[in-house]
Amino acid sequence: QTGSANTNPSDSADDEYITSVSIGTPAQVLPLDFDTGSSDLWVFSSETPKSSASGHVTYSPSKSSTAKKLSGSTWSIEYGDKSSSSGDVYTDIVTIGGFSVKTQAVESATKVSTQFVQDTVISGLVGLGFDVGNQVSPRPQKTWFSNAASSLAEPLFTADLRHQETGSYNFGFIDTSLAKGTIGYTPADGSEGYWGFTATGYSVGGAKLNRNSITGIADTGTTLLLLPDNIVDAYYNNVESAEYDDSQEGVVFDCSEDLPSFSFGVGGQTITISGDLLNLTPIEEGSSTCFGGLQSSADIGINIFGDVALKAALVVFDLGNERLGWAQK
Ligand SMILES: CSC[C@H](NC(=O)[C@H](Cc1ccccc1)OC(=O)N1CCC(N)CC1)C(=O)N[C@@H](CC1CCCCC1)[C@@H](O)COc1ccncc1
Repeated sequence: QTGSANTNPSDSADDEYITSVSIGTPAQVLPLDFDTGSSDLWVFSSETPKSSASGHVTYSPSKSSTAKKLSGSTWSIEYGDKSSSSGDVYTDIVTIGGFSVKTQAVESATKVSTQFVQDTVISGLVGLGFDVGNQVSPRPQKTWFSNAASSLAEPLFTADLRHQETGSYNFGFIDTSLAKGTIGYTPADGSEGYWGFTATGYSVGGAKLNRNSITGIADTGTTLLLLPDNIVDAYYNNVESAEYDDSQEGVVFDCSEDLPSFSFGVGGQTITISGDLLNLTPIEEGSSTCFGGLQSSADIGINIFGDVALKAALVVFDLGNERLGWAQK
């Protein structure tokens, strides 16, 4: 068995990717953000304060004949951008891309932080990280993918995120036609709940890859490519107008700049992110100053290969073999 779901950028900056998910009987369809950087499936619901839920699609367990309260269970989560949410837990049927998990923990939000209230394009997250990262207590719950894995043709999923285009999350199979290059595999470390891996080097423009281990995570829920300062500096030294903008908390430059590409080595392959994928978006509507897709990971403490990097590749999240596959797109 397999599943295949389309995913779309939330806005002109490809800030988030939105995928439709069916929950309950009859199906309640919610737009959710698939996040390989966390391990909880949580939704805006009938239990979310009305003022917070306004503008969001919500899940009502009381309207689902297959919903069951997981009594005594609660959850609370904080993300890298300091956004947070918490609540209680139901189980229900969750269908993604035509594949159904009968008894999936659906975490219902009774509290959401301001960022979520304002981010009306999504009604919650589907965590696709490792189960060890789940935040339900007293008994942690499995992710949708973990529950699905044993019934899928292969215990893996792929992410094909695209710039201003519809992409896909495929479950249980690899559509190699989505990639130009060969898929290179490298071990995945799930001990922290993330899809951790080590890139073997990087280069700016068409230069030859150097040998410089970069350990980080493959994270569909993070917009940017966040790497150490020395690499960020090496890149922006090639961009005449680049400067650090305190208010934007990042490197900005003239939108008219012709940005160099950025490449990294992984699994014996070289993934090259084109310059235009690194020129994210004007800092404000109509501004001629643009915000960089590559920024520093210094104050996060972890390197994150987020959507800016993932857009250049077909990425295979292979749970069965505890490995990550990367192919140039
Ligand atoms: C340093 S992880 C920062 C990252 N959040 C981002 O990437 C947000 C995403 C966003 C949110 C709302 C609108 C637009 C974009 O976007 C930005 O922060 N930016 C994009 C726009 C840009 N102008 C400023 C920077 C993050 O917490 N991800 C988590 C999932 C995320 C949570 C918020 C909702 C969307 C999904 C997750 O995978 C990683 O969790 C952790 C990473 C490291 N330790 C702990 C947790």
